Amino acid sequence: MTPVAGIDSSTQSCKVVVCDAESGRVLRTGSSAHPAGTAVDPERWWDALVRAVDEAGGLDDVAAVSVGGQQHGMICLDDSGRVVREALLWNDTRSADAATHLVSDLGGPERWVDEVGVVPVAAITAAKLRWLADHEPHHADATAAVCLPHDWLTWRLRGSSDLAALTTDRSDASGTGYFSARTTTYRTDLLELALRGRSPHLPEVAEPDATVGRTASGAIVGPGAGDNAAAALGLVAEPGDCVVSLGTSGVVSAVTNTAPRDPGGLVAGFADATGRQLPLVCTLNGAPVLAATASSLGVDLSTFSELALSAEPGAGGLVLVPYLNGERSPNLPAASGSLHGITSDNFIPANVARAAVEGLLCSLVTCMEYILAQGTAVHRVILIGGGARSSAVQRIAPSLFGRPVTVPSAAEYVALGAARQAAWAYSATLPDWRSADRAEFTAPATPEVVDRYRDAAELTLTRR
Ligand SMILES: Nc1ncnc2c1ncn2[C@@H]1O[C@H](COP(=O)(O)OP(=O)(O)O)[C@@H](O)[C@H]1O
Ligand SMILES: O=C(CO)[C@@H](O)[C@H](O)COP(=O)(O)O
Repeated sequence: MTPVAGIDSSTQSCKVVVCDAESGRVLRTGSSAHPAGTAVDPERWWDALVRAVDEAGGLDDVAAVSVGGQQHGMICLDDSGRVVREALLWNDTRSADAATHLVSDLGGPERWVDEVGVVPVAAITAAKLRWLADHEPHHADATAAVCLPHDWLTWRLRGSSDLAALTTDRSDASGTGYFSARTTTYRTDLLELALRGRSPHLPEVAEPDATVGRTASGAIVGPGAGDNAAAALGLVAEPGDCVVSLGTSGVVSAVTNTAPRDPGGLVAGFADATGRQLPLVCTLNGAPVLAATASSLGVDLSTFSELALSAEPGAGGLVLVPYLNGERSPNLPAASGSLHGITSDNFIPANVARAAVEGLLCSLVTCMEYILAQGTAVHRVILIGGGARSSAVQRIAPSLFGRPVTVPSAAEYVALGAARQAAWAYSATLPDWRSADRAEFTAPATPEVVDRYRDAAELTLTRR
């Protein structure tokens, strides 16, 4: 048996799995929390990685390791390899105006879709760089290289401090706004447009099964991937599968052979981690919507789930629009959430809990509809991420998606996908880690609940 490791450096924590390279059987795991906030010193991510790796029994015996990471985060390095400022995360919305200006500087959304398949919003790295150029020009001047969270952690795992040795992969590069998933090329002209003429060094884009270096103990280091592409790899997702992730973000994505084209900017034309495409719609409000509602009701997550399941579909008429942190899909960075349809009869904890679950899922149903509108076939919905552990989410989801929903056995699919990539780099063959260990949920469709949500979402306050 040959152990390989996968690391998921996500928004809230770092998770590590050590697996058997041949079967994918999980041998050991570890995790460690990340600091809260949308601007974080990457050293804290490294600290969490070290703690999580220790908890998972270390990497001394593994043959290979890869890192999956939260996408888009802007890490600026000076010419000696030091971090110039805290990283700005995907969910930091200070770059919202910068995104609007950047889109119009190239000639509008159509141009961005034609050039890179992505229309920058606050989340996209290029918009963060434009913000940096306009608000912290001294930091922009000091930036000799720009990379993403998984690039930086991969570089650190290899013990490197040489900017020329930075690597990334096609999936994460495609979330920057200066890389085309269609042509697999950087667009340094767009990087310069974002940074008002500055052109820092960019990581080399490694092949999906490449060895980009070695750890101190000699393990192969794979190229890594963006977290959503790593999850698709861990799930062995194929065309026809629609992956819905309830992490800090809500994400709907699908593996396809053709790139999407959405001038509306909601469906991002990202790449997967095997050479295909990964059209993706991402919200700013995922599983934390459930935790926030549970906390406002003064209950834990398990009681919250029971409460939600004790209410009727439609929550007695309550509709929760979950834009608690502003929203990215639709692009309303200054929006706030709302609770509609309150009467003196229906305003009870069970209905509020149900409305939160339904509102969160309906926002992702509308995201899936944008993917479907690209001509992408969806045969089954696969639910993953921390929020997929909620029994209320599992049981209510099929009625809103209007399809059976598969919930794979509780596993860290981003870390598993990274481990599968590591096994690929080690053995030169992508192992088939398909698992039958999953639960299927069905329920009668309730399209009227989704319709009512759509009406309520139209009434959102878009300014705080
Ligand atoms: N049983 C549950 N019910 C509802 N939410 C849950 C449950 N278990 C975990 N979560 C939520 O999942 C989130 C963490 O999920 P995770 O996929 O690890 O996020 P991320 O990848 O963004 O770090 C937290 O917001 C947590 O509250
Ligand atoms: O911004 C995106 C995708 O475009 C997010 O999916 C981030 O990649 C964060 O993921 P989680 O930590 O919520 O899983």
